[in-house]
Amino acid sequence: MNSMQAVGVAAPLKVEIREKTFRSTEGVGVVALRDLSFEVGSGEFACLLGPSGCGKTTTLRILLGLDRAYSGSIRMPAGDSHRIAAVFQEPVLLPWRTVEQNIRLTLPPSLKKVVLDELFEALGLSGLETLYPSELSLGLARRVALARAFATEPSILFLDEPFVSLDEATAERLRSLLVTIWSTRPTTALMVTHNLREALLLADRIIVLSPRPGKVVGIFNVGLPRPERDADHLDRLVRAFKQQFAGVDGFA
Ligand SMILES: Nc1ncnc2c1ncn2[C@@H]1O[C@H](COP(=O)(O)OP(=O)(O)OP(=O)(O)O)[C@@H](O)[C@H]1O
Repeated sequence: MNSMQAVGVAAPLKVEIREKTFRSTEGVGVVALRDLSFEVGSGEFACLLGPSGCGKTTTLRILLGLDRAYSGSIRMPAGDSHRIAAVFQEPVLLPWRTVEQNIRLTLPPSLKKVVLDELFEALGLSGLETLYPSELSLGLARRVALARAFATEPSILFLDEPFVSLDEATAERLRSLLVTIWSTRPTTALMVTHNLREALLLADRIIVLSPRPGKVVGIFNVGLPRPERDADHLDRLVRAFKQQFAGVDGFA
């Protein structure tokens, strides 16, 4: 039994998953999540951090309504738009549409005529609007996927490791573009990652999960304005994080 409902503008995203079990064809059960419960405040950027296989993607799939076979309840923040946007590891662009067409296709009727110049500019996509996905590097395709998500002005944005498989310099550039774009268009955001420095750079709060079955083992409040999160401060935050989670499986 599960339920999903939208609530008022300032309400947080509220997740209470009692259990999510996968069953093999032979009927063997794998409990992916048990008693997973957390909130993401309105306008907050939170990261779900946990070891490989702890159920991060499963949680996002449940939140996106792609998996309804769980017990528990989810309350979505309604926001102004009631819209949910997602950015996945794979940018998932239509190959026969240009960059701009890929972005415009997902816009709701009220935004169909919106001028996207500022968004393109902020994400370094100006001049690339007429290119096709096959002409883009993976890093550029990821920028298009980010642009598409922000263009819809969502009330909540889910991101599933959007910077994996990029070289570190490109990933750094994209993280900083995400900070810039999110700062000008703040929206409630939940990002899945297993990269601690990435979480410390981007998030207001890090929700730390145990190994499978995933449940919350603690919350880390980053508590430092994003512009101050340079390499030295990040080193300090990493130490503080490791101190808080010393002894927790997967975070030694
Ligand atoms: N369709 C499925 N059938 C059976 N087991 C599954 C299925 N999908 C996921 N699992 C199992 O559920 C657990 C959680 O998987 P999930 O992909 O959510 O983890 P994750 O934290 O996102 O991992 P990673 O960081 O490696 O991407 C894993 O043990 C995985 O093997």
